[in-house]
Amino acid sequence: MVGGTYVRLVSYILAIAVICLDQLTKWLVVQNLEIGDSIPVIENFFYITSHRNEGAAWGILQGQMWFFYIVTLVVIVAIVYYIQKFAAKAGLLGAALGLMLGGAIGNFIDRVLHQEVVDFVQTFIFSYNFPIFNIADSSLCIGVALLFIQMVIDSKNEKKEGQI
Ligand SMILES: CCC[C@@H]1OC(=O)[C@@H](C)C[C@H](C)CCCCC(=O)CCC[C@@H](CC)/C=C/C=C(\COC)CC[C@@H](O)[C@@H](O)C[C@H](O)CNC1=O
Repeated sequence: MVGGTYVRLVSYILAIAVICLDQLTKWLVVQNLEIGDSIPVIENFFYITSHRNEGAAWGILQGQMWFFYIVTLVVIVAIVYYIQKFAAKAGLLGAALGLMLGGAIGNFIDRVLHQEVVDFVQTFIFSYNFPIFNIADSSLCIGVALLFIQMVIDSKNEKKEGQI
């Protein structure tokens, strides 16, 4: 029981850290850059560009805030349920859920307060202009990736146990 509580705490602390970092970086961008301003960090690869998105990834569903509120609340409830129920299982799960929770709440705050999300990380991956994103998006994607890795590890372990 103690172990589970500790892992749960790590998930929530991680989520809070992501939310603080996400909101701080967005605040700094809004305070110091006009929309469209771009600061090259690594020429032709990484820029800090002030951008707003009223949609989801790749700007889909522009302005559909109610849809985003509902989906985000479902995502948040599902993540908290999984943290409460499964985070006792150590490994990557606690970190994955914490990162996803922080990312979801980070963008949710923007949508509720401003009906748009502040984006500023602009990268050109192999000269493809990847959509401009933010810390919350990165945290969500890293969380999804860690969740996937944990699932692959679990399935391999189950196969091994099955063979013994
Ligand atoms: C990361 C999910 C997007 C994030 O979802 C959220 O908030 C969640 C909690 C709530 C949404 C309403 C529902 C999920 C929609 C799923 C989705 O969209 C498919 C995603 C696939 C994913 C593969 C894993 C691609 C990733 C892309 C990007 C992230 O690159 C690092 C580009 C981000 C830029 O387009 C940027 O303008 C987006 C803006 O910041 C608003 N962000 C959101 O809507």
